[in-house]
Amino acid sequence: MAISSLPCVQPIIYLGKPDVPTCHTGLETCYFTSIGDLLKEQEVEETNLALTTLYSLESTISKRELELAGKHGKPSWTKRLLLDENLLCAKIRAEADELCRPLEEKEDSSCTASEMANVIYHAMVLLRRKDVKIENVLEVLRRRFSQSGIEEKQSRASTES
Ligand SMILES: N=c1c2ncn([C@@H]3O[C@H](COP(=O)(O)OP(=O)(O)OP(=O)(O)O)[C@@H](O)[C@H]3O)c2ncn1[C@@H]1O[C@H](COP(=O)(O)O)[C@@H](O)[C@H]1O
Repeated sequence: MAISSLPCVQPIIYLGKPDVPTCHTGLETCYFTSIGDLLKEQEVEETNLALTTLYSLESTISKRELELAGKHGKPSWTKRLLLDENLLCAKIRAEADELCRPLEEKEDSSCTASEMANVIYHAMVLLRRKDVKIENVLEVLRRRFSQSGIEEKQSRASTES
């Protein structure tokens, strides 16, 4: 059974165990942390890592755009994409297709993470070209948390007719 699906008894991990009862709570010690708290901390760390990754990539892409103004810079794929919107759109479509292919052709998923990384990176270059921040995208996703896609589509259909 996964730890998160255990009933409400919270396991305790002792950070240090005293020789005698010491605590005002009546417990042996209150110097502990619950597994629940540890799992929450891990989730927060993973969220922070995901956001840092996206913001860091966004910052690199912006830096490459600034470098375009300079005459001699290092060769850069990002700069090529920023300068050529046909190439950029073609790459986004091609990468999305490559992401779908293993599913359609029942291949293994060993490349799926890397294909998704290609889609995200190329789409983020498009965001830069359109002057849209990744935070705007995340905000849209957060707003959608409270509504099912089916409900949203139905509400659009009724306002469109
Ligand atoms: N995340 C990426 C990233 N993902 C993919 N790519 C490049 O995108 C290009 C196209 O990827 P493909 O896998 O489709 O390569 P391909 O050879 O065209 O593949 P096929 O057409 O043969 O399938 C390749 O040159 C990849 O290296 C990326 N290029 C850059 N970044 C990030 O952008 C930063 C700056 O990169 P530069 O602008 O190149 O300095 C890097 O440090 C990375 O953080």
